[in-house]
Amino acid sequence: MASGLGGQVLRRSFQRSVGGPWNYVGGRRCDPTHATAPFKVMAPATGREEVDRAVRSAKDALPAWSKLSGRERGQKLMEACRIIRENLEDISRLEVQDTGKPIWEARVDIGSCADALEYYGGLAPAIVGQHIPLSGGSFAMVQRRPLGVVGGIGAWNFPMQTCVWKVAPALAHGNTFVYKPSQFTPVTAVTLGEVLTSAGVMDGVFNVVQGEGEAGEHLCHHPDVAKLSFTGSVPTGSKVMAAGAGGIKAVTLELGGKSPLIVFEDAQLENAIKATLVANFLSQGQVCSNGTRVFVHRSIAKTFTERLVSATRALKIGDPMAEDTTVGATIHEEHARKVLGYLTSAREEGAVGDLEGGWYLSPAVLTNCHDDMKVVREEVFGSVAAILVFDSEEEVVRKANDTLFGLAGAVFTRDLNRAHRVANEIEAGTVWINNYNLYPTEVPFGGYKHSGVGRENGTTVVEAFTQTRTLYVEMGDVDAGPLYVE
Ligand SMILES: NC(=O)C1=CN([C@@H]2O[C@H](COP(=O)(O)OP(=O)(O)OC[C@H]3O[C@@H](n4cnc5c(N)ncnc54)[C@H](O)[C@@H]3O)[C@@H](O)[C@H]2O)C=CC1
Repeated sequence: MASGLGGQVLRRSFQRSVGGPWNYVGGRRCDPTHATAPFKVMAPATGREEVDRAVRSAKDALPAWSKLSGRERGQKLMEACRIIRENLEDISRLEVQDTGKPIWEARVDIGSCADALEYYGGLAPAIVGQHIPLSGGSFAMVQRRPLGVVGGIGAWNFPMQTCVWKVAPALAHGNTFVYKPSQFTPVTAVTLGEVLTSAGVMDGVFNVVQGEGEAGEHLCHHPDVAKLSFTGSVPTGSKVMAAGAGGIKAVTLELGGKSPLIVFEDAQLENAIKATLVANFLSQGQVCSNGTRVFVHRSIAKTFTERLVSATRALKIGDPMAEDTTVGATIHEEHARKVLGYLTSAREEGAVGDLEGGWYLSPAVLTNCHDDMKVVREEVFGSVAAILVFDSEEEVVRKANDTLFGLAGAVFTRDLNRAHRVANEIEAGTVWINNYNLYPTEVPFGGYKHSGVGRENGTTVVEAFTQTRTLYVEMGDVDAGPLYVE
């Protein structure tokens, strides 16, 4: 019987619309019920009514979805993975239109969405409970149950990846979902809806509501939403957490960073240079885990900087759809101005370096930096690498940790002992040794300190999207002690 479900899944074909509408509720694209003023990009602003409709849809779908076996849910997620791989080029192009990132990067991002669906599809049947033997033959069964309707809110830099990293594990564990993408990147979450529907995921299990902060706020405060999973800035994350506290909801936060990348004098220099490019200039520098504080040992600082600047000059900035473009466009004008503002303040504070060109900002390498500069302390979220020179291991560890953030970090050295010693001292959720910005689905990702609460990816997420229910089974008689006298 169950294998018939797989056949049904495979007979469906992937239906993707080009263009709106941009909400996705009950298994189809739909217009808002209450159109208000259009917001900045392209989708209609939606508010309380849209959130209510989507949450209702997710709530209605919950009993049937959560009653499927893990294997049945997993089959559908695997099918969604197959559809994404088959349509990788088309979906990647949508992501480029939405974000301005170069096509080669979008292909990597969308490939990682398929990986996450495959991983959690495979994991779903393995999520099982416990049997605990107790005194006198009694026993307890600990079931792992879904939380209910999950509310997800995303940022604009990795629109589909951010969404899938939340949705794949949530659905695998029997939850249903309402997702609000960033207002700047409304497109590919809806495409994911179409992928999931084509893969046989029941109508209403995954819904998308467009809108700005107000829509996100309604979602966070909705009484039928059991869990909030947020990716974005620290100030908004704090509001989401407060909303979760008000409604006694579980909360996962993936927030910003100002991560250290440490290059010791014995590092393999070419790898350190390549990693510094990856750690600073992917997605126009708009990556939460970027290693924007590049600490370089004084003895190699001059050579390292010359080679980094030369590699940076070789980057090709331009049309994100062009195959030979390595750096695309900043997300929007206001953000480009913000990044330029950091450059101005850095120069005023003594840094040397530049960046130019409208929304197409050329990556910048700043030298002569010190720890108190605004550009060194705050998250720029643009292609700006600050080189900081250090002399000793003790000094660099202290400076690396001198930040409220704790998302990531890296150590470049050939000395195995030093690599582990320093990595163990870095206060961050991920520390790479001799590489940067790798996020395999199997590995937990998330931040220390102000960079977040909880983790995404890996098996740790099982805890984040389930709750336990204990069934105690009494095999003997009730012992009421002195309360009951025969
Ligand atoms: N740790 C991680 O995994 C990642 C973190 N980020 C962080 O995201 C930030 C950039 O993204 P932005 O979109 O500018 O962040 P943001 O915080 O301005 O917005 C994020 C999302 O929250 C929504 N929102 C705004 N106000 C809200 C409210 N009161 N209640 C609920 N939702 C609300 C927005 O509409 C958007 O969808 C950076 O700080 C970056 O480091 C980005 C990607 C990954």
